[in-house]
Amino acid sequence: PAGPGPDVGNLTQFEYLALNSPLNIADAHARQELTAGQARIIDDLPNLFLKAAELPVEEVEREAHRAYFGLLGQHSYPGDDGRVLACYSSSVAMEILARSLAGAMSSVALIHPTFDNIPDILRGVGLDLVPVAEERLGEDDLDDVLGSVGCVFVTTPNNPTGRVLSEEGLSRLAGQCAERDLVLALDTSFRGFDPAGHYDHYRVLRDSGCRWVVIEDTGKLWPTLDLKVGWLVTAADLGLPVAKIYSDILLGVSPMVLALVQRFSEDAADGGLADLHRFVAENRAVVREGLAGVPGIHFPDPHSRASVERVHVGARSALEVWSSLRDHNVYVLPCQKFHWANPPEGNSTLRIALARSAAPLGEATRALRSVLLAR
Ligand SMILES: N=C(N)NC[C@@H](O)CC(=O)C(=O)O
Repeated sequence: PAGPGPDVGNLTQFEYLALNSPLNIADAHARQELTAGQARIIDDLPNLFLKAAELPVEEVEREAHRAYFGLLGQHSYPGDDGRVLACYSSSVAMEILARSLAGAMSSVALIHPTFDNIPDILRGVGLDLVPVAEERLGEDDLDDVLGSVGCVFVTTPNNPTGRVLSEEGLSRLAGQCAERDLVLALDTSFRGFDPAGHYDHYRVLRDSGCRWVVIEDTGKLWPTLDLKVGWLVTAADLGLPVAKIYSDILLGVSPMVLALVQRFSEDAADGGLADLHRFVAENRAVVREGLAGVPGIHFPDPHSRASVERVHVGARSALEVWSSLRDHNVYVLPCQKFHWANPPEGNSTLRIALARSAAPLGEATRALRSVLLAR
């Protein structure tokens, strides 16, 4: 095909096209094989189901978020007073947050670039968006931006760049939001992959005095066939109808899924997370070494620890590379639509998923190398 048809309107639609290929390195969902420890949990699912069925839901829920937030260093999260709402996915949490914001403000400052379902969900409830380059957040005074919005929304670690908002950066940004009574919202879906994101964000947010919301996502870490939880966590004084809108959308998620998240979190705390970090680092090396020496390409995010890797393809068109790869039944993600305020910025980059088993990732990387050398 000359290129993707008009029906590819967003990144997720590119990911739909990849879903049935064994060489799908497009979406950031975890599709690698289970580790031995994880396989033992899956073997134990019948008991997990029975335990989840007999315990009070609030107990299953508390055990799950204690294990997950504890694993990732978030010891000051508000686990004891009902401010941790479990959703079917982080995007459901995002939609609930967006509806809550739309009733209280008309515009949001949003990190740029980032995954396009975030601006799409925010625009979908009628909010106007002001892009803020990721490197400015936590660094600049942002006076040119903060005066015209009611909320600042940050994906950290960011997608697709892997950039992490540091503890000092978060503290500075939260202080700026507190001064102006702005809501600070964080999407921390990639947090699990980067120890730089394991400082206690909730202590920093609490101490800043700002109004805050955090969306946590268990979905990208482990190959659980998208059995996952998106947690929507809010400040005590947020002043938005998040709980009410949550109740419009759902009563709660399956205790079975919560019990699974608890067990995978415990396995991760018992060495599994360190193994996962090594696994992703090895896969990142496979991609970088596999493309070494190809003229004109480079890797824009040398410090990223996220389970994705951006490749800049030089003067080539990422969309044309995507189309050539599709002829090999290999699917990557062209980056234009991450640049939601200026898509041409992403014309020459594509994103590769690293949460894949070695064989398909190696085969897809070799196909990418041959396509790049032919252009
Ligand atoms: N609700 C949506 N659109 N889900 C897709 C999202 O999970 C994929 C993603 O975040 C990534 O590939 O980086």
